[in-house]
Amino acid sequence: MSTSVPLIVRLLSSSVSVANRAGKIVRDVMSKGELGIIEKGKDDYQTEADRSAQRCIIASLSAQYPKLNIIGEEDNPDNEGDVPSDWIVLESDKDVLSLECPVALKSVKEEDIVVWVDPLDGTSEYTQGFLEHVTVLIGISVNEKPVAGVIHQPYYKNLVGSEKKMGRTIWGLQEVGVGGYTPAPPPDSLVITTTRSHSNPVVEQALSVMNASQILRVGGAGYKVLQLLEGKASVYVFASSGCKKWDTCAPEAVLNAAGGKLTDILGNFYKYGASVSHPNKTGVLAAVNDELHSYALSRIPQELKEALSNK
Ligand SMILES: Nc1ncnc2c1ncn2[C@@H]1O[C@H](COP(=O)(O)O)[C@@H](O)[C@H]1OP(=O)(O)O
Ligand SMILES: [Mg+2]
Ligand SMILES: [Mg+2]
Ligand SMILES: [Mg+2]
Repeated sequence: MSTSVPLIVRLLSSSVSVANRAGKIVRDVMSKGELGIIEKGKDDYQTEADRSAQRCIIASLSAQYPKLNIIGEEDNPDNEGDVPSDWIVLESDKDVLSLECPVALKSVKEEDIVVWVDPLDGTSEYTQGFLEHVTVLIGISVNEKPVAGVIHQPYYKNLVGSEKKMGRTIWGLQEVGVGGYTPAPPPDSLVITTTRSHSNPVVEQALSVMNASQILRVGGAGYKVLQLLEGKASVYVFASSGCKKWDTCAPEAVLNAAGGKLTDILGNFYKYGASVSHPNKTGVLAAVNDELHSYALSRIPQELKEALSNK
């Protein structure tokens, strides 16, 4: 690997490769059938796939970039110890490696970067068999802003020639763009995507004021942003706490690179520095463009915004 390639581009290309490996781990745990489910809290689960995929990602990135600050969802995976050697991925995606680095990111150093890792987004859906909703998320932030990210979908069915290939990896880089999927414009009418496993009365109130023609209820922050990118939904609304920085960093970076916008329900951006608190207390509001984002924001009643910000 050439070291003349700027760090951000190298790190993004490494993240694409390691996300592919983590996705294979996610599939392998499911095929074996021993999910090893642990209940971390109410409606909050962890499986062997979450633990193993995180170990693979963190071991692989820290082996190559030792000064990175990497924050993963699963603290203290209970099976610490040596990471199997075939989980350490040192390759990097050649296409991403050849991207032109934006001028503003050319001199970024490892110490300036915080990487947010959600080894398996959509754990509830994974345990319930909604496998298409599952993603692996690696978000790269600089100066508290998400600048690059990877959304890997392990159960996406690809046809390469006549051969079926599992999984796809979508990446985004600030000012450069996105890759790994076929972009599509938003639907003609307002289609909202939201949670299927973490709803409550406030979440429902925020949906009811949107005047949507259709509401899609799916798992995972990564999958919902994929629905925006692929023109299956116009806006992602989640008026509740529950998502954390690792849920939104990669999706926000990819969405930004595609011209979209992700904020909280009040319209404020989240920050992704190393010392921020992890919960996204004031929810998620995302859209493929500014116009749809402004529309959705304008529909949220003031009392709902206040109720969320005072929690
Ligand atoms: N109440 C909650 N408890 C734990 N995780 C949550 C909660 N709400 C949201 N999340 C995380 O945010 C993601 C998006 O939320 P939702 O699927 O409900 O729209 C979930 O897949 C889950 O990520 P993860 O599966 O990585 O723990
Ligand atoms: Mg979780
Ligand atoms: Mg998640
Ligand atoms: Mg997770």
